[in-house]
Amino acid sequence: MRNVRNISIIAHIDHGKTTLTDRILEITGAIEKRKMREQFLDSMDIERERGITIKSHPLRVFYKSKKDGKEYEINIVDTPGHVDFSYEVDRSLAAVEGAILLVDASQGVQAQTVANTYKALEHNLEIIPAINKIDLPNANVAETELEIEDLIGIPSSEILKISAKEGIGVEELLEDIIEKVPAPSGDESGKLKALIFDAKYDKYRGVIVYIRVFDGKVSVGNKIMTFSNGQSYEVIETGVFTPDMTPVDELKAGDIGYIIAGIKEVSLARIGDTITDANDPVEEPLEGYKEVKPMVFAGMFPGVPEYYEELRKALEKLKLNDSALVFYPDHSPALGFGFRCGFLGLLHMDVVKERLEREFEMTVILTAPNVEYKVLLKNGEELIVNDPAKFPDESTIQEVYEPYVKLSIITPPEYLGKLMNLVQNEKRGTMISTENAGFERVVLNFEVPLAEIIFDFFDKMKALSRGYASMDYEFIGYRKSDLVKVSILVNKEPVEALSIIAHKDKAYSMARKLVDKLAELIPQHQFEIPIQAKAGGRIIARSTIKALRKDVLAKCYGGDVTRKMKLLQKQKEGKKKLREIGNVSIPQEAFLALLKVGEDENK
Ligand SMILES: Nc1nc2c(ncn2[C@@H]2O[C@H](COP(=O)(O)OP(=O)(O)OP(=O)(O)O)[C@@H](O)[C@H]2O)c(=O)[nH]1
Repeated sequence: MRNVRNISIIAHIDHGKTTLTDRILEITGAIEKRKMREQFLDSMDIERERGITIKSHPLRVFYKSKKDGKEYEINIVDTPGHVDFSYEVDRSLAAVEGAILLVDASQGVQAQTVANTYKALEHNLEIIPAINKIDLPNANVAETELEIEDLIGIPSSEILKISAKEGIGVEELLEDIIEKVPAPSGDESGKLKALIFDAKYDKYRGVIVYIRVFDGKVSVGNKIMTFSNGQSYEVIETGVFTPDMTPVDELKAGDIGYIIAGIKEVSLARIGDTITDANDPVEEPLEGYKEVKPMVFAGMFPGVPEYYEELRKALEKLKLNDSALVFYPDHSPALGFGFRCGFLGLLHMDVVKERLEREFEMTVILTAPNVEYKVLLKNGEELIVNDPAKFPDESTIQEVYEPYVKLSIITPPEYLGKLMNLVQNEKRGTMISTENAGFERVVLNFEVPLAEIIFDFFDKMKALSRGYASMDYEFIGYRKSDLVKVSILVNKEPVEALSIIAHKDKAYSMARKLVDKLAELIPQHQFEIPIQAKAGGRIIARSTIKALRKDVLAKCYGGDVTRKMKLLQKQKEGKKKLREIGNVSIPQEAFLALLKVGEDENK
C-alpha cells in the first residue's frame, strides 16, 4: 500500500478552507515561511480581493507522521465555495478518498456545509470533521459540535477543534487524515482511466489538465483521448503540484497531478470527463460526467460600437480559460452590436464583467440577467429562449416551461415564518419538507423557479434573518409555468433590451415597478417621455417623465401676447420634432433597472 492520501476540504463560504490550506503548506514546509502570503493559493486577483475561492487548486505535501514515523504524500484538492461552482466541488470530491469538513465555530453548520457533506457522502468519502476558528471570542464550540454530530453522526469527542489562522490543531488534523482516510486503490497495470477535475489555460503552454489517475499510468509521449468527444492528443508533460507545477516521469493509479498535451482550449478538456489511452481505451468512462450548462443569460454590449471586435477577442480569450462561459453575437436596436452571454450564476457573471474590466480594460453594458425558457408553440415546434427580446408572440404559444431548483435554507427557528413567507408568497416557491438540524437549526426545503432566486433572493434572505440563514440550491428540471413577456416602450418605441419575462400573477406589479424605476433613471428631456409596459397586447403600466420646460417666456419683456403665443407654438413644434426623432438617451443603468427594483425593496 502506498503512503498516499488524497483529500479535499469542504466548507461553507468563508469558513477557512484557504487559510487551512495555507497553514498545511507552512507546517509541511512546502512553502518557506517568508514566501508565505495570506491565501497563497487564491491566485486570481478577484479571488484575493473578495476573499473567495473560485477555482480549485490542488497541491501535494509531504508529512512525516509522529505516530508511525513514516512519510506520507498528501494531495489536497481545494474546492470552490460558491453555489455557482458546485459542479466543480462535486468533481473535486470524485478525485479523492477523504474530506475535511471544516465548520466555523462562530457560525456553526450552514447550508453549504450540509450540501457539501451530502456530496461527500454520495462519493463514499471518509469525512474528518474539524471545528475552525476556535480562537475567536464568539466561538461556540459546544453548539457546533452538536450540529456536526447531528449532521454526520460522528461523536463530539472525535471532532477536532482547530484554528487555521493560528495553526492550533492542524498537525493533529494531518495525523487524523493519515489514520482515517484510506490509501488510494486502483490497478497500476490496468488501462489508463483518469478523471479531469479542473483545467486551466496557460498562454505559453496551452491547456493544463488537472487529473486524478484511477487505473493505469500516463507519461510523456503517450497518446491519450478525452472520452466525451473522442479527441486524442500526445502528452508533452506530466507533473505534480508542490504547489508549483513540477514535472515528474509518470502519473500512476492513485496520483493527482497535471498533464499538458497541446490542448488548445479548456472547453476541450471538460471537467468531469475521463481521459484514457487513445490506442487502448477503456470501455466505460468514470461515472457522473455532466456537461456544465449556463443557467443565467444577459446581453453584453460594448459602450462604443467600435469596440465590438475588441470585446469579441476579449471574450474569446476568457473562454479559453472558462469553459462555462458561452457567448454568441447579438444585436439590439437600442444597444447596437454585442453578445448574448450565458453564465453559471450571478457571481460568475460578475467575475466575467470584472475580468473584462481589469484584464482587458473594457467597460461593457450588461442587460438584466434572466434564465432560459422552453417554449412549446401551437405548431408543435419547441424553442429554447434565453433572451426576452426573442420570446415568441403570445398568440403562437401553447406552453412555457421554466427552470426549477431545489432550494435549501438553514435558519434558526425564529426566522422560519418570515423565510417561509418570502419563498412561498413572494417567490412562487413550494415547501417540500422541514428537518431539524441539530441545535436550534431548521432546514427548509423548497422547490422554486430559478428566476426567483437569481437576483435579490440572497440579500432578502439575509436581511430577514439578520444574516443567520444560509442557502444552497440545485437545478431539478423544467416545469410548466404561466409566463408572459412584458415589453417596455420608451416614448412609444419598444426597447427590446428592457423586456422581461414574468409570471402572470406578478406581471402587473413588476411592470409597475419597472416603469417607475425607468422614469427615475432616464433623465428629463426637452419633451415628455411616456414609459409604458405592455403585455398580452395591452398597456399594463405607465409612467411619465416630464419635459424639461425651457423658460421661453423669459425672453418676452413686454406684454406682447401674440409674440408669447408664437413662442409657445414654436416650443410645441420643437417638442414634436424631437419626439418624432425619438432620440431619448437611455443611460446604462436603466438596462439594469430590474435589478435596482430589487435593491430598493431590500432597503
Ligand atoms: N480568527 C480566525 N479567523 C480565521 C481562521 N481561519 C480563517 N479565518 C478567517 O476567515 C476568513 C475566511 O477564510 P478563508 O480561508 O478565506 O475562507 P474560505 O473557506 O477559503 O473561503 P471561500 O474560499 O470563499 O470559501 C478570513 O478572513 C480568514 O482570515 C481561524 O482559525 N481563526
